[in-house]
Amino acid sequence: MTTTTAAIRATGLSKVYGSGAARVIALDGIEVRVRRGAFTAIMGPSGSGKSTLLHCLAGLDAPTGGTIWVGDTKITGLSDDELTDLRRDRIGFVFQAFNLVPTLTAAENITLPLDLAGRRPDPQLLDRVVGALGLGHRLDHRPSQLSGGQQQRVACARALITGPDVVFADEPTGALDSRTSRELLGFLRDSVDEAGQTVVMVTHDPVAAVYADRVLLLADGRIVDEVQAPTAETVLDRLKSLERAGA
Ligand SMILES: Nc1ncnc2c1ncn2[C@@H]1O[C@H](COP(=O)(O)OP(=O)(O)OP(=O)(O)O)[C@@H](O)[C@H]1O
Repeated sequence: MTTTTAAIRATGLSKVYGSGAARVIALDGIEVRVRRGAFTAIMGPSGSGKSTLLHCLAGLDAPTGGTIWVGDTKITGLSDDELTDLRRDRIGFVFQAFNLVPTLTAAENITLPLDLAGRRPDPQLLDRVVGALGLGHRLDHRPSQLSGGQQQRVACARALITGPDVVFADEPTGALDSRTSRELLGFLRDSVDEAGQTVVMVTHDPVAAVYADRVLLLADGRIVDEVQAPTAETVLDRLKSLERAGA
């Protein structure tokens, strides 16, 4: 794969739920390119299609129309088994709910994706991720013995441990207090700056979006605006004008 290939590319992307009176056009002709080694945030009013877009780009949900590439791989049209392999081998996920396995220790949760794939952890990557997240002294704890922030750090470590092409995060700080949120976002930012990780994050929070290089703004299933090198003020202004336009 060449470095000029986008990490993610989608064209003519649409997603329609339901039919008849219940028909909802969640995505309506999305064109998007996500640069490798960049941190991209997706924002927009409630119901604008943020989660649907994230789930389609990550191969978790099938679009109704359009084409998506992850690197050089066209993922639209892959079989369910091929998509499962792609998600396991090349994608990392962080959700608002931490989705840890309660019976496993933090260490076992972190290496779970590798265990499932029959792969061994890269010791250097494991050390770097665990060290950077400050989890070293918590590795033997089960999720119930960890704070919310610690649980989300374990989820984040689990997403990064496979060295994925892209980490997708859906409201990763939604359940965290502001200090813990800043730590987690700072860690995602460092993974971009220091390890060239590609991160795509849905968030409602303009302060979280500031950690991104670029913010895509969605309204009614379309990308209607974008902000480069965002500040909380510019993002808040654009969001407010979108909400006024939709009101
Ligand atoms: N499984 C589904 N069945 C029917 N409609 C759905 C489904 N999932 C999402 N929708 C609809 O698609 C549209 C986009 O939803 P989506 O969850 O992507 O928006 P969002 O921008 O992430 O919203 P929020 O910020 O409130 O989480 C909404 O109108 C929603 O009601």
